[in-house]
Amino acid sequence: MHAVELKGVMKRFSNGTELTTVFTEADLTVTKGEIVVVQGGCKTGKTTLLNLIAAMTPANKGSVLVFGTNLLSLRHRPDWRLANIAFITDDMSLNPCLSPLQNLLTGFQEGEKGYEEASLRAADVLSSLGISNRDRGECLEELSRKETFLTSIARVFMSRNPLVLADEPEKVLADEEAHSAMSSLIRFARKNSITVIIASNDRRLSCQADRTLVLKNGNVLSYQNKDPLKQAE
Ligand SMILES: Nc1ncnc2c1ncn2[C@@H]1O[C@H](COP(=O)(O)OP(=O)(O)OP(=O)(O)O)[C@@H](O)[C@H]1O
Repeated sequence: MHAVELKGVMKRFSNGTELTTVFTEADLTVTKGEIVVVQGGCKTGKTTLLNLIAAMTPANKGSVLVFGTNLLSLRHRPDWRLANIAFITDDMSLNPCLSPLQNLLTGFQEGEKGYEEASLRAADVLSSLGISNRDRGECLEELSRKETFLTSIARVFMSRNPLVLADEPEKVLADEEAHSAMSSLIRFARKNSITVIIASNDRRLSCQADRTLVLKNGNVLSYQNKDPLKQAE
């Protein structure tokens, strides 16, 4: 079973007078644990592709399967998303007065069931993403934008969802910071066999992915990267 499978997908939008065809007959297979970067010029359908995979918008023709489930057969989309998909966006919406650790533990009460496990998981995820022991306890206001961004990624990884979708989340950071933060994300996902699909035109990032998808003229072109692990070093 693949993580994602698109077969003959056509996607169109109509605004009443104009018809925009984003995909004509797109095919795509993403294997479990694969890291994929989606590139393409302006309005080529990067966001639409992620939305099709997240069952946020239906295909006009063809099928979209995620972990073997045909999205057309979904009964309750929010429940399915909650169990399967995590989104990384540039909206960090964290509490700046709390530390990275506290932000990750929001909703858990010390002493209550699940707190201990969540607390160990939070510390592990933050440390894997490169947030130091000391910084984990500092108020976010005192930390850099990159550390805040990494905390928002850590919060996403707390969910243990098997598929992570990211829509150009690094845009909020300066180039070098963005590159380093996204590299941490990729390393974490690789180590934990999480499937990640990132829309991003950062070429250095695509070198670290297993595969780059290029959206062009309504099609999805796929390019295997030769040595992504080496590029990530
Ligand atoms: N809900 C919608 N209703 C109408 N048209 C839409 C809708 N969503 C996307 N489109 C159109 O589909 C095309 C692809 O948009 P999309 O946002 O997927 O591309 P993108 O590559 O992510 O864009 P960007 O370059 O802004 O990152 C655009 O022409 C857009 O206007």
